[in-house]
Amino acid sequence: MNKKLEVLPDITALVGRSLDLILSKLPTAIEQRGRFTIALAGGSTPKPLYEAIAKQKLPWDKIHVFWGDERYVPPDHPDSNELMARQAWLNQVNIPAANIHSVPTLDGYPAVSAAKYEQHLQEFFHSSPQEFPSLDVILLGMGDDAHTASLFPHTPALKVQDRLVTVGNKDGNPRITFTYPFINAADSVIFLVAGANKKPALAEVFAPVADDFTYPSRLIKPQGELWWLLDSAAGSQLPT
Ligand SMILES: O=C1O[C@H](COP(=O)(O)O)[C@@H](O)[C@H](O)[C@H]1O
Repeated sequence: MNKKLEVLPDITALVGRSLDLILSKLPTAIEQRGRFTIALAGGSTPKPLYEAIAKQKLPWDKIHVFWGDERYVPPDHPDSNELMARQAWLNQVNIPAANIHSVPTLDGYPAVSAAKYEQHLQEFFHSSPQEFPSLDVILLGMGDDAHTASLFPHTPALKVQDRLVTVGNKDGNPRITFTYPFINAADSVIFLVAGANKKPALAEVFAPVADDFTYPSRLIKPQGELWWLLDSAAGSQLPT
């Protein structure tokens, strides 16, 4: 793992840096594999990044978009991570519908939806059931409880190591989430974290010793690059 921490002055600088990083990874992925695969985060922090990506001139037909986690609500629900990304980015550009890989949320059974998304990912990557394919980039946020994707502290999803996708649990509400071993198979994982309320959790996530099941973001140790991009409100106390 190649871990890098950058503390940017503010959210505008954080968005600019994350945009540059993502754009820098596109040409090689497209040259080598004919496509660029990215999984999106939900929450509030990445929205201005998605708006910035929408303003770029990119080979949209070669870009495939997934979600690292999704709330178990219909895609037009105000809480939907997909709705936010569509409004901020995907509806503004000429990306083929087939390149938008939505998380199923209408099956009535979260475990069924998680299994369907897993199967979709395996078919897309031509991977076998025990294999963890690599996305080019996985974007992650972090909550003030140190959760990432929908891997919440002390929940069963944190123990799942033999699947790509599982069911997360946010205060009793199901969510669909990538598992941490699947996230760790990515070529690049980019955390975007902003706001002073994230400081205590970040201190534990960066501590030499702490409990991974209390601070789930500690489980993210990708085989490729790990980028922590923080604004100064979140990261000013961390050594860079
Ligand atoms: O619940 C969620 O929150 C985290 C962090 O969100 P933020 O609003 O603090 O940026 C996010 O990464 C995750 O995808 C989302 O479902």
